[in-house]
Amino acid sequence: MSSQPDPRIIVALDYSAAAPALTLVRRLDPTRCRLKVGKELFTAAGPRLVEQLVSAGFGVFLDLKFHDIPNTVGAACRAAAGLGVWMINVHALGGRAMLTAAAEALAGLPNAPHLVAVTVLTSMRAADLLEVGVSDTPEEAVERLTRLARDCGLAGVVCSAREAAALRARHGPGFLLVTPGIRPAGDKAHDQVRIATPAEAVRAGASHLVIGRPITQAPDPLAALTRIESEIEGMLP
Ligand SMILES: O=C(O)c1cc(=O)[nH]c(=O)n1[C@@H]1O[C@H](COP(=O)(O)O)[C@@H](O)[C@H]1O
Repeated sequence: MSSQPDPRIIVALDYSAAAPALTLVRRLDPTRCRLKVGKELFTAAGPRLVEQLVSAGFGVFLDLKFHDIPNTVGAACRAAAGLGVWMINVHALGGRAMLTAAAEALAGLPNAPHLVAVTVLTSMRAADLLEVGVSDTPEEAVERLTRLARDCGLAGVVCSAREAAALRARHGPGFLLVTPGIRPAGDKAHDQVRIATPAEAVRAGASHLVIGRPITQAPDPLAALTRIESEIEGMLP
């Protein structure tokens, strides 16, 4: 296991069809990055594309953010595991019974994917939480949901890099902290709110960096990936 490369960068393939996603993937190397397939590409291209990426040797994060009744989420997690992916996610706000059902659905499966819980979306600020009835700050909500997810046996959480340092200190080295909302200095934030640079995220203890538009919408995606790699080179254990 330890001799396997563990790329920390996860490229979010947020494309509307398989063809443009595969055009980028053909230029990527599984030892360099993992790939994330989310709701848009999965809905457009389906499970066969996911299997194709897995067969090409990539670690695939299937980001479908399940959030439903426990029985439905458990079954969906099992179906996702059947695609051979490296990581899947559910919403921590689904609560204890749902998180436990997700973890139990994967327990004992050979090569089960890592199961992580989305805490507070990186596109949300305190005012957005308040509007949906959460009076905690994003930091407090992330911490509380992380404790719940960990208690239910999940391998880690999706959070912003801004919460990562506190979570790393509290939850120790093996816990997965997957951080989207990554923006190299000077890049557009788009719809992301709680953002950080690649170096800030690694310094804060993120285990994996999810990066989409700064790579996929760059004039030269490979050059953008290389710049990000150089920014964090030497910072990783
Ligand atoms: O679960 C995720 O991956 C996720 C959680 C979150 O809180 N924020 C977030 O941006 N994401 C995903 O991470 C990716 C970020 O993309 P960019 O903003 O283009 O870098 C998107 O595919 C989002 O769906």
